[in-house]
Amino acid sequence: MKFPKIKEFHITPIAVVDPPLLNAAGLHAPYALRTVVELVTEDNISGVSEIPGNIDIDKALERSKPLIIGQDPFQINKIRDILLAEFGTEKPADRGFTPWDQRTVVHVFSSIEVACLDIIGKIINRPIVDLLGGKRRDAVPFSAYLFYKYEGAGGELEFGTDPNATGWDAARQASALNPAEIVAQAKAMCKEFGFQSIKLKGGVFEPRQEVDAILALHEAFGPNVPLRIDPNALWTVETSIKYGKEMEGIIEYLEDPCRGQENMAAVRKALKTPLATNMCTTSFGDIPSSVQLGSEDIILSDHHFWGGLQESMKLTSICETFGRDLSMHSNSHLGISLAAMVHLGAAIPNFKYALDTHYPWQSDEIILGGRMKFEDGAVPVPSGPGLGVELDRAALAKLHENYKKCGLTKRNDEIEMQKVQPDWKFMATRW
Ligand SMILES: O=C([O-])C(=O)C[C@H](O)[C@@H](O)C(=O)[O-]
Ligand SMILES: [Mg+2]
Repeated sequence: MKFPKIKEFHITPIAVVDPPLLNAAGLHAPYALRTVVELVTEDNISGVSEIPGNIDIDKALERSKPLIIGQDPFQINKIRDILLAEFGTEKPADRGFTPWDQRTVVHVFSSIEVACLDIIGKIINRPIVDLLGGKRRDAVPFSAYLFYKYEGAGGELEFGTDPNATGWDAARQASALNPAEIVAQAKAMCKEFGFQSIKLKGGVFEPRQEVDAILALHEAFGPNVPLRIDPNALWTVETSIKYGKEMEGIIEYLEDPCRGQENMAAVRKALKTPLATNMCTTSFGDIPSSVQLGSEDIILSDHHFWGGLQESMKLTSICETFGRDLSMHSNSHLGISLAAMVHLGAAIPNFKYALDTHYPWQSDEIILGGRMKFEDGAVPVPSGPGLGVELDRAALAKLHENYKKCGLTKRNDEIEMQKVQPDWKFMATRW
C-alpha cells in the first residue's frame, strides 16, 4: 500500500496586534510574533500549527524543510529522529532567563508534530484529542490572565486607544498600574469570558504592590475564585517566603516566585501553598533534579516548549508518577495554538487547575469563523477532524504583511521597555 507523503512545507511569520503589557522582562511590543506552519500531503491534505515567532526558529524550520518533505506524516517517531539527528538535543539551560523559552528545536518539533497530527486526524476523520488517547472532558477551563499594562491598544495605535471600543475591547486598552485598575481589568475579563479563576502576571512592581493587588482581587471576588500570582522568578527566596506566607490561604498556587530549582525547593519547604513553574522545570532533562529537589508541585507545560502534544502526554505520565500536577502555560497566541491546547487539555488526566491563555489580549485571528468562543471560561473541544479549525488564508496574508511592515524579528521586551524608560534593565532577580 502506498501512503501519501508530505509534499509542501510552508512557513509564514505573522505579527499580531498586542497591547502594551508589562512583565518581568519589560514591555510587550505593539505586535506579538507567531509563525504558522502548514504541511501539505501529496493528496492535498493540509495540516497546520502555530508557534512563537522568532527568526532563528524560522531559519531552523527552513533547514528542516528538505528533511521533512517526502516523509509520511504518520511516522512522527521517524520525523523526530531525523530532526534530532540534524539539530541535536538542546540543553535545559538553553531556555534562558526570560519568562518565555528561548530554545529553537523544541519549537520546530512542536510545529511539525502538531501539523502532522492535524493531517492524520483529517485522514482518519477524528479530532486530535482521539490521537492523544481520547477525551476526558468536553470543554477545557481556562483562567483569566491579568497583566499590568500601560494604556494602549497596541498595533498601529500603540499607546493610543480606540474611542469607540466598549466592554472588554475598551478594558483591554485601559491602563492597569495599581490594585484598583487590576480589579477593574479582572471584572471586565471575567464578565466577557466567564473565567472562574484568576492569574496576575507579576514581577513588574515591587512585591508589596503586587501582593496588595492579590488582596484586592480576593476582596472583590471572594474566597471561591482561585487566585495565582507569577513574578517570573524575580523574587529572592526570602521575599518569596515572606509574601508567600502572607498570601497563604488566599492563592491556589504561587508561580515561579524565585529562580532555579534549588531556590524553588527552599520556598516550597517553607510554604503550605503549592508552587507552580514554567521556568525551573521546563524540559525532560530537568525532571531528575526536580524530583530529587522537590522544586514544584505543578508543572505548567506548554506544547510549544515540550516538543508537541504527544511529548506533553508523556509529561503527564511523568507528573502522575512523581506526584506533580500538570497545567498549562501560554504566550500571546491565536486560535490554532488555542485549539491544540484544548485538545491536549481535554486528554490530560487529573485536571485540577484551569489553564493559562493570553487569548483575550489578542483581537486578530487566522482561523475561519473568527475568534474561538469561551463558555463559562471554558473552550468546548473542537469536534471536527484534526485540530478542528481551518486556516483563513486572507487573514494569514494580512498578518504576514503586518510582519513585513513592523520590522520585528524576535521578542525583546527589554528594548521595548527602554523606549519608555531608557534606564530600565532586565534583572534575573530584582526583589
Ligand atoms: O507564565 C508565564 O511565565 C508567561 O506567561 C510568560 C509570558 O511570556 C508572559 O510573561 C508574557 O506574555 O509577558
Ligand atoms: Mg509563568
